[in-house]
Amino acid sequence: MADIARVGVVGCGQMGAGIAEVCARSGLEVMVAETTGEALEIGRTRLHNSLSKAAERGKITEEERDETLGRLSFTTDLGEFADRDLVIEAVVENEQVKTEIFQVLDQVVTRPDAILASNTSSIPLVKLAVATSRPDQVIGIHFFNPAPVQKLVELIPALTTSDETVKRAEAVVEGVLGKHAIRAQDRSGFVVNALLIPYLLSAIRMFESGIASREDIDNGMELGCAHPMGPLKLADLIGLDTVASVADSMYTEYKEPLYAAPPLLQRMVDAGRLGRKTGSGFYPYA
Ligand SMILES: C[C@H](O)CC(=O)SCCNC(=O)CCNC(=O)[C@H](O)C(C)(C)COP(=O)(O)OP(=O)(O)OC[C@H]1O[C@@H](n2cnc3c(N)ncnc32)[C@H](O)[C@@H]1OP(=O)(O)O
Repeated sequence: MADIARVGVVGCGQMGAGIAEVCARSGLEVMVAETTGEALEIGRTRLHNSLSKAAERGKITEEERDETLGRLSFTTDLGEFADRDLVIEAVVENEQVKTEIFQVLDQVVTRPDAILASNTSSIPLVKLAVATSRPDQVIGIHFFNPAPVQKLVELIPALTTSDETVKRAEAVVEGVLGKHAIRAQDRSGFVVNALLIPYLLSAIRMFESGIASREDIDNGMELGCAHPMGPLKLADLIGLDTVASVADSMYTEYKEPLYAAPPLLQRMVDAGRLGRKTGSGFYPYA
C-alpha cells in the first residue's frame, strides 16, 4: 500500500519539472526545490506551460489544471523538505553534486521512514546511499523523457536498499503514479540506457563519419523501424550533456568502446549546443 502523500522534487529542469507534474497530477502534494530564485521561476513557468498545454489539448480540465497547480509549491530552501515522505532528486548527472544533495537531504528530512530517491540515469545508487545515515531508504526511481508521457519507470535498489523501501517505491510508482515499473540492478545504465546509449552513440558516429545526413539517419529509424523519433532527434530531446554524462559513466564502469562518447558529441557539449533545451543541437530549434 502506498503511504506517501508529500513529495519533494530537487531540481526543476526538464526531468524535475516532468516528475513534479506527474506526481501533482496523481494527487500528491509536491514541493519543488531549485538552487536560485531565477532557476525556480524558469521551472515554475515550465510546469505552468506544460499543464496549460495539457488543458488546451483536453487531457485535463481547467479545473484539474488549477487543482494540480494548487498541489505544487516552490522553494530555494531544502530545509523546507523536513516533512516529505518521498524526495526525488533530479539534478544534473554529476556525482559530486548529487552526493552533496543526499547529504543535505539526510540532515533536513525528519520523517524516519522517508524514501530518498534519485532519478539518476547512471550514477551508482550505492554511492548516494552511503552518503546518508539511512542507506536502506535510498533507491533509484528513474523516469523517462518526457516524464508525463513515457509509461516506464526503472526501480534500482542499491546493495544497501531494504526490501521494504523497494516495495513502498513500487507501490507509489505503479499504484499512485500509474507507471509501469521494471527493476534493474545498480549497474551503470540500468536496463534502458545500457541499450539506448550505444545506439545513440552509433548514430552520432555515423553522422560524424559522413555516412548519411542527420535527416536520413533519423528517417531511417523512424520509417524503417517505426521509432517515434530518430536517434539524433532523440539525443537532442534528452540533452547532449546528459547523453555524454551517461556515456561517460558507463564507459568508466565497463571500459567498453561501445560506451565511449565520439569526439563530435563532446565538442557539441563544449559549444553549449545541448539540443532542444538550448535551441540548438543536431537540429536548430526556434
Ligand atoms: C536519458 C534518460 O536517462 C532516459 C530517457 O529519458 S531516454 C528518452 C526516452 N524518450 C523517448 O525515447 C522519446 C521518444 N519520442 C516520443 O515518445 C515522442 O516522439 C514524443 C512523446 C516525445 C513526441 O511525440 P509526437 O507524437 O512526435 O509529438 P506530439 O504529438 O507533440 O506529442 C504526442 C503526445 O505526447 C504529449 N507530449 C509531448 N511532449 C510532452 C511533454 N514534454 N510533456 C507532456 N506531454 C507531452 C503530447 O501532448 C501528445 O499527447 P496526445 O497525443 O495525447 O495529444
